[in-house]
Amino acid sequence: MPSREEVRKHASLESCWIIIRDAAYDVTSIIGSHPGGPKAILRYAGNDATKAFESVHALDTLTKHLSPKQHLGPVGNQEGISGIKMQETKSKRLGPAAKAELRAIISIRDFEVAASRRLPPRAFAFLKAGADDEFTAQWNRDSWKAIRFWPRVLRPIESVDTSTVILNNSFSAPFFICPAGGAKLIHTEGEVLLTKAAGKNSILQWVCNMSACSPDEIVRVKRPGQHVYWQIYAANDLEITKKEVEKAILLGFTGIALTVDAIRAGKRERDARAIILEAIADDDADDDDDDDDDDDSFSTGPTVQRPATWAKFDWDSAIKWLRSITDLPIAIKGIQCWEDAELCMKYGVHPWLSNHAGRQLEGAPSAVDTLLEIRRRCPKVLEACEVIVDGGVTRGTDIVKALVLGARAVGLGRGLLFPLAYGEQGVSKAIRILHHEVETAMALVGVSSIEQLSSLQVRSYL
Ligand code: HEM
Ligand SMILES: Cc1cc2nc3c(=O)[nH]c(=O)nc-3n(C[C@H](O)[C@H](O)[C@H](O)COP(=O)(O)O)c2cc1C
Repeated sequence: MPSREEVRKHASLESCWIIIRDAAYDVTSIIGSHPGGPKAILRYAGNDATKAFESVHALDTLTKHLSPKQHLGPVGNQEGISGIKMQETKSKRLGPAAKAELRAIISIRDFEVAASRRLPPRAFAFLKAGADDEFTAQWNRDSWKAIRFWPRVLRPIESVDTSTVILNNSFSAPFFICPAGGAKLIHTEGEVLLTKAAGKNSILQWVCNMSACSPDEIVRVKRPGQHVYWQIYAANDLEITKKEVEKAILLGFTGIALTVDAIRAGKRERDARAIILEAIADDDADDDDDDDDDDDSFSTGPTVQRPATWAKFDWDSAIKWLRSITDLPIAIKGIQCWEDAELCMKYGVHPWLSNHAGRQLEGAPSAVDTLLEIRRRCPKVLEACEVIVDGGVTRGTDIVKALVLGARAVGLGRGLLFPLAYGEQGVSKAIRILHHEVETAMALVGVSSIEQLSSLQVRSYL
């Protein structure tokens, strides 16, 4: 991540960097061919050109005319993980331009659009990527639209209470922050900012063991009485994961999830393409003596890699192993059919209906699909367990629909990661937006508390 001081050193025809919206760009190669003339750019060499640039150009000019290599990343002082340039850490406060952008954001989808402009292209690609053609990722979003409410009217509703209990602990809302690695691609402070925003708004954060912030750092910033839960992948060396879980419990994490839908990474082409293109751009000295038969770029792994996962678990051994470590509530994350939800019930754990944001198996069912199947085939699960869902949630109405269908809690991955491009303030605003939308939806369907949602019906077009 270049500092402003470093950018200032590149102020000549030979090496010309400029800053636009708090990010630096190497524009040396376009000076000579710039349609507005070289002087227009050179006047701002080494400096902030935001105002002059934006008065003439659309923001996508930069993506269209500069290679990923020329996007130098947000101006700051630290290098990010995976070689990707990061958000500035020093300034806790947003600059005036970012503040204005944040003011203009009024929905979760707005945050995605803003993040696509604000983040380095490779970081955005990592977050956004789904498996293969990304139709499962898209289906996750679309399937919420295939559910319609049957609202009740003329019910006196003076205020709406969105608070609920998720795995024994109370929260202000039924939605939560999903476990997700890669928060440091968005902001150098990463997950701790999610913890702060979750604490401030009294919602649940489910932290992952792939998080770039340690559990100690998370616990350090959490508020008194704030509950955070811990998610694991079981590593090939189970002892290591066991120690991790024990440590998390000692630190005060009060719920556990085991993710089971990712024994290997899905084929995330958007992410792989960004990695490959960056490597090609960096590889100026390619002498082309590689044997094309050896080119296996199609199997490029994701930007954030994780160690190999223990793939030998079956239901008995997995639950026995977990129960040998803890009595805390356990969720099994990545349940994708009613039969496995029924097994969760049998084993006394909670089914977390998720297809990992459509990043694993293309063609996997959405949480809505699985929830509907559970209602048809094994509705007892909804009484015996707390059913958790996630995938494609961007609206308060999605959350309320999930609850009417019988879910207890609804997770958001990208929906609360993209706002991190605006730091803790961004995440807090996203949570407030969702809160407002949930409250509005509840009033409009005719309920004033979460418990009353179970008395409602919805119509499914799936
Ligand atoms: C340092 C800030 C910059 C200033 C002040 C500036 C100014 C200008 C001006 C005055 C024009 C002519 C507009 C017209 O004919 O109506 C222009 C055109 C253009 N500039 Fe820049 N420019 C800047 C940076 C850049 C950068 C960094 C790029 C590419 C990455 C770029 C790409 C273009 C292109 C493609 C056009 C043609 C018109 C268009 O497609 O927008 N400019 N610029
Ligand atoms: C960038 C990213 C990283 C993720 N990392 C993890 C992870 O480490 N562990 C996990 O169980 N799920 C992970 N997930 C999946 C989320 O927990 C969640 O299931 C999913 O994001 C929900 O879908 P949504 O992003 O459409 O809201 C990740 C998702 C994304 C987008």
